Amino acid sequence: MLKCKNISFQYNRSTWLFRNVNFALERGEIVGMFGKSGSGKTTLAKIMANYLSPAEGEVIIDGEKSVFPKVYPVQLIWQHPEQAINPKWKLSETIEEVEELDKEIIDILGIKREWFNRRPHELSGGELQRFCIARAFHPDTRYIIADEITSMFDAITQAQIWHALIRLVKERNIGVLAISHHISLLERISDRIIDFNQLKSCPM
Ligand SMILES: Nc1ncnc2c1ncn2[C@@H]1O[C@H](COP(=O)(O)OP(=O)(O)OP(=O)(O)O)[C@@H](O)[C@H]1O
Repeated sequence: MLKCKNISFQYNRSTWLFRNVNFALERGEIVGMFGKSGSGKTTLAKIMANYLSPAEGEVIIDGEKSVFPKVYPVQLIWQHPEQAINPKWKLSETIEEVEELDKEIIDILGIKREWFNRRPHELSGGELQRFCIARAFHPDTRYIIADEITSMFDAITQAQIWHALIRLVKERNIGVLAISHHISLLERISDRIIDFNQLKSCPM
């Protein structure tokens, strides 16, 4: 279980963005999260994936608080794939970062072999996002946070990407936190849905 225990955060010392957030995500479940713009969902996602440290509280991953020496078990997939990938590298180099990326992931995500020889600006947003999703599936990944990952795509691409992702996470027993403003999308993909604003004022 991925557990946020009494997490509080502030970007400046005078104001709390949120206080005492308690939240738990089981392996194998998909939890949808929505909430007011600017309320701190992305910030919480960054704390859960170890990009930011909380001012108070802790993130406990399957009972462990320790530093993970290799790949962090919580992987964050960002809203804008072009910002998450080195623009100078060919996709083959980007994907080399992931050891043992198997053929199954490439095939399920519909990644074409010829895309590997291109640089990020030579792919569409949807094609690039497939690489970012593939990259999140390291063998050590236990949880994935998907922060508005398909918001800029047409309905068909959005459905294709989520269909592939759900199949992979269920097969690999990975827990997913899907953050989105599109409640209808969350209803289609999630096992349960939570309102971030209620989380902020509702200790577990
Ligand atoms: N590095 C930063 N320094 C200062 N303030 C920041 C920083 N990053 C984000 N913020 C502010 O913190 C607040 C929460 O931002 P965050 O991106 O976590 O919200 P969100 O709920 O994900 O919003 P949205 O739904 O619009 O994506 C916003 O008011 C934002 O301007």
